[in-house]
Amino acid sequence: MPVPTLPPFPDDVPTHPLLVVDYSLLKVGDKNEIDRLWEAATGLGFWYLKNHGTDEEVNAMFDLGEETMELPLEEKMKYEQGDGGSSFGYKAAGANAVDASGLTDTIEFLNVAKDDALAYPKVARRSYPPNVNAKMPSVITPFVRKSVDVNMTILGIFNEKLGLPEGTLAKLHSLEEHSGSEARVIKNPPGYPAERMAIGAHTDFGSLSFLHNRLGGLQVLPPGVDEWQFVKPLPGHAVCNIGDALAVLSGGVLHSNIHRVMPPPGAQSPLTRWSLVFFTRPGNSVVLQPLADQSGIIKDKLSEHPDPESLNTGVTSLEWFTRRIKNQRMKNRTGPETWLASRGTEQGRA
Ligand SMILES: O=C(O)CCC(=O)C(=O)O
Ligand SMILES: [Fe+2]
Repeated sequence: MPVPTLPPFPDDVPTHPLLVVDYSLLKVGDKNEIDRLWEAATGLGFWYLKNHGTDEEVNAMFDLGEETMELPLEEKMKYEQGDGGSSFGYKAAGANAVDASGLTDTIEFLNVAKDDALAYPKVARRSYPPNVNAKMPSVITPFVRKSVDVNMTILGIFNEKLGLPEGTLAKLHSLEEHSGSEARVIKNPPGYPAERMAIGAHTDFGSLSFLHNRLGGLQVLPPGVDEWQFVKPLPGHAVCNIGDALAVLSGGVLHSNIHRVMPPPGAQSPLTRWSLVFFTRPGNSVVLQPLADQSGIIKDKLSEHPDPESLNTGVTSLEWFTRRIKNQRMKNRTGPETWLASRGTEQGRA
């Protein structure tokens, strides 16, 4: 489907520039490009990725997202993620809190487990609406495979830069083990005030996020900065970022930065905002703690950490996600303490 021309992203709002990393150069081992990726990943933890080769798969996923969100709410609710802390399935608008006061989110989304996408036609984790199942082999699985390739390539580079034994991060993100890895398509309808959060401030739960959006709305709060800044969408560029799991495993060498989603700014505000993410997360059994005994770089970083014990989470990847997801749910909310119980590595900044 041809992409219609969108109203421009405004030039009078605070924005944060990201480094642009060329995936085609990473693939051939270009040293400068690898260094640029490393600079971004150990700095803000966000970067643009160009030449990732997934445009077709991304467009097909957006079409499937539209088709799915047009289903009656009653039908979508049959596939709801539930209140137990599982991520897979549908989430209705307003089901999550966006802050400690219990203000609700404005987005609906569908999460498809990478385990289901790769096992299809077998059901690995749960079932999805019939139109989603029908497009699993032609749309979802190809998107998941390409996204996995991109993220595993990046993890391989981090493995080397962190001085870890070969294949360490690949093993912790093995496709063989069930994990929280998933594809998410998100719809944020227009009509809310510009200051109403669509998604509350958070760090991503997993290791790497591969994000595609067309309209503005994503904002970051960089370290040492007090003002939220937009990440301007660039055509053909994905936005990649580090999540908590990788920040913890790397002893803080890699940075998981807080971000949130607001309504699209300026002339883009009357439009529905769609975004699409593939989240790579460690295998369910992986214990989230720094890999200090396998890397001098991680060990050295930990020795500078003001509170290294805080990175020994004492929980598995599955337990980390379950806690974070469950405590965002409005149905589980008892008060501000529930929001606090949903927090990751934000360190009180959100
Ligand atoms: O929609 C976006 O641009 C970002 C979404 C996001 O941060 C998330 O789903 O974790
Ligand atoms: Fe996020």
